Amino acid sequence: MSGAPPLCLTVAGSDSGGGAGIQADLKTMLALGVHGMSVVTAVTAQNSLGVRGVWELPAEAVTAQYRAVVDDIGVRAVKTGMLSSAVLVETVAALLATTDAPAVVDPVGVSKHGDALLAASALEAVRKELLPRATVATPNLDEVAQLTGVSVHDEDGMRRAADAVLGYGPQWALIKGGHLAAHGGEAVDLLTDGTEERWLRAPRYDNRHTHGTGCTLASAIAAGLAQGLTVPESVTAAKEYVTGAIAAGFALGGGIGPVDHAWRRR
Ligand SMILES: Nc1ncnc2c1ncn2[C@@H]1O[C@H](COP(=O)(O)OP(=O)(O)OP(=O)(O)O)[C@@H](O)[C@H]1O
Ligand SMILES: Cc1ncc(CO)c(N)n1
Repeated sequence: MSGAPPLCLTVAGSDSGGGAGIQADLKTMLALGVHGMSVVTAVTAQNSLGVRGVWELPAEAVTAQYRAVVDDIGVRAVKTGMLSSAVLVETVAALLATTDAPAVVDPVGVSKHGDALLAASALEAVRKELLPRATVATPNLDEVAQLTGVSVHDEDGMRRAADAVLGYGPQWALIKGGHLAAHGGEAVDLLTDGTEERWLRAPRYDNRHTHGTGCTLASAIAAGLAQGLTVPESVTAAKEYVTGAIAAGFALGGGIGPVDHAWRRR
């Protein structure tokens, strides 16, 4: 009998299409060698064409799942994704406060198709209650604009965005430049804790099948933290993993296909 792998928990929404959300998180965790566990916050009826419906779970169901996992099994790192409403943001922030494990907060706002995954009324709770609990916050440029009002067009803008996000209290901000208009053929992200600044640069793939990039990156960071890596080490390894997954993203259905979580095994 061998020992258990490092324990990693995702608190996020279900994507029936299997490319993003809880499904992306658990696949990423498996691929990276940690034991993935899940707290479902909402169920989405979703495919390559968009989100057809969202059913949020009651706060008690979220709390019960979280407590069931943490009180018995334990966790080494937590990732949060789609939280849907102010009530669930507040519930999850309060739960994180009871857990002594690093938290990767992906402040999911909208899907790749522009479908809302977070109520506008929840933004203030994300700023005031969730971001202060984050070891690493991983907003994309749209989420940065929504949360801080900073609109980013270049690398200098990414610096201003990171400062604004850090102002809400996470230890580290990872500003994802995936949405930055073609940037010398690179996909550039900025990681900073306000003292050190690390630019992560990878080739930009001209592949439309990018469903799940953000979820995959955040879960991969959490997997690294669960394995005892530092934040910069986890983010560097996660960037390499998501870049490979995007390069291997495949067509599925009639719209945007998923990244390939199993790319290293093919
Ligand atoms: N075409 C691409 N080629 C390579 N890397 C990319 C590409 N698009 C995004 N990335 C990288 O993927 C990671 C996720 O960034 P992105 O901005 O796409 O997240 P996101 O918008 O939160 O994703 P999602 O739409 O799944 O929520 C970042 O490291 C980003 O630089
Ligand atoms: C459930 C879920 N979480 C996150 C995303 C982010 O793209 C998505 N599309 N669906």
